[in-house]
Amino acid sequence: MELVQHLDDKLLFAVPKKGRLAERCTELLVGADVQFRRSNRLDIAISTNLPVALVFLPAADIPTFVGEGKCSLGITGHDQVEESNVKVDDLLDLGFGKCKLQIQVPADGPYSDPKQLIGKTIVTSFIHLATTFFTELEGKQPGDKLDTVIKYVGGSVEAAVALGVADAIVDLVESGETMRAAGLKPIGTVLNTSAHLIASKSPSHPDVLQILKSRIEGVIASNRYVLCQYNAQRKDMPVLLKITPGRRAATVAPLEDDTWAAISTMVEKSRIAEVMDQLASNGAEDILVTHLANCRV
Ligand SMILES: Nc1ncnc2c1ncn2[C@@H]1O[C@H](COP(=O)(O)OP(=O)(O)OP(=O)(O)O)[C@@H](O)[C@H]1O
Ligand SMILES: O=P(O)(O)OC[C@H]1O[C@H](OP(=O)(O)OP(=O)(O)O)[C@H](O)[C@@H]1O
Repeated sequence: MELVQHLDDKLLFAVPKKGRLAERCTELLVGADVQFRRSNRLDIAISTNLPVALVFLPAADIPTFVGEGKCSLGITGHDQVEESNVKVDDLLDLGFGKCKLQIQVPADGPYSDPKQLIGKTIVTSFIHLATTFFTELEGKQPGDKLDTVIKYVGGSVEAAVALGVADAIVDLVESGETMRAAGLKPIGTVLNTSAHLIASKSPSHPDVLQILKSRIEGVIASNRYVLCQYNAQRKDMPVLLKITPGRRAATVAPLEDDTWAAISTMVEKSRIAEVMDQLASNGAEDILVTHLANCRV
């Protein structure tokens, strides 16, 4: 097939084809200037500016494709990587798709501790992680027969308790809305997860992989930091530079009035309001904050 022949000289990069991570992945690829056009119904898109082919796959299958070396790079949930139990290089935590894999029981039921579920029936899409969790809880060795029954369902896991199929479920929780709507509450956390960039242990194009990794790292860092600039009297600088030390060091430039200086520094976006308050109350003036489109740090 012509398409497959064209893939030999390209790095295959697996990204979620739908679901919670798909849109953020597309934004990340755009930010990293991986240009591509995805034809309707086709799950492979050839990049028009890099030797890369994007392969759109279910998030749950991506660790297997990367682990077996069929794709050199992939983006999926850390939960999927752990569930697949494959050997891949974990390159970057991408900081989105954050949620928890939790043990959930009826909110008005008798259970308040995961230990009370030993010997009961658990329904989940995460068979491996749930089995590992209950193996430890039962004080058994990997591979031992468990007293707890762990059953697989592929989706709508929350319904299992209401349908009388399960005493508890192990499923993902972000806002908790789905859990509460199903009349459930959490009594334990199996795993904290977010989207990760993963790589095959034997990637086909290591040079292209490095380019993509550092571009994606740049996009992630530019989402995490802002550039904060302000003017200050030199006498106030010792205190102000403690508030904004920068990632390596702040840039300090002289002004015409040599009792003043212009300071420029990177600050974590999540802290910027608090940092601005502190700067203003310690003598900084003309404080400007600029969002970063991209960076290499
Ligand atoms: N509520 C959530 N909040 C944040 N991240 C989530 C949430 N649910 C799932 N994820 C992350 O997204 C990954 C893919 O889950 P998702 O349910 O979107 O996949 P899917 O089953 O392929 O899609 P769909 O649900 O459309 O069939 C999960 O493994 C997890 O890492
Ligand atoms: O805590 P919340 O913010 O409510 O999110 C949790 C829900 O999100 C995921 O499902 P999703 O909606 O992606 O659909 P799914 O049932 O197909 O997995 C997950 O499986 C939960 O059901």
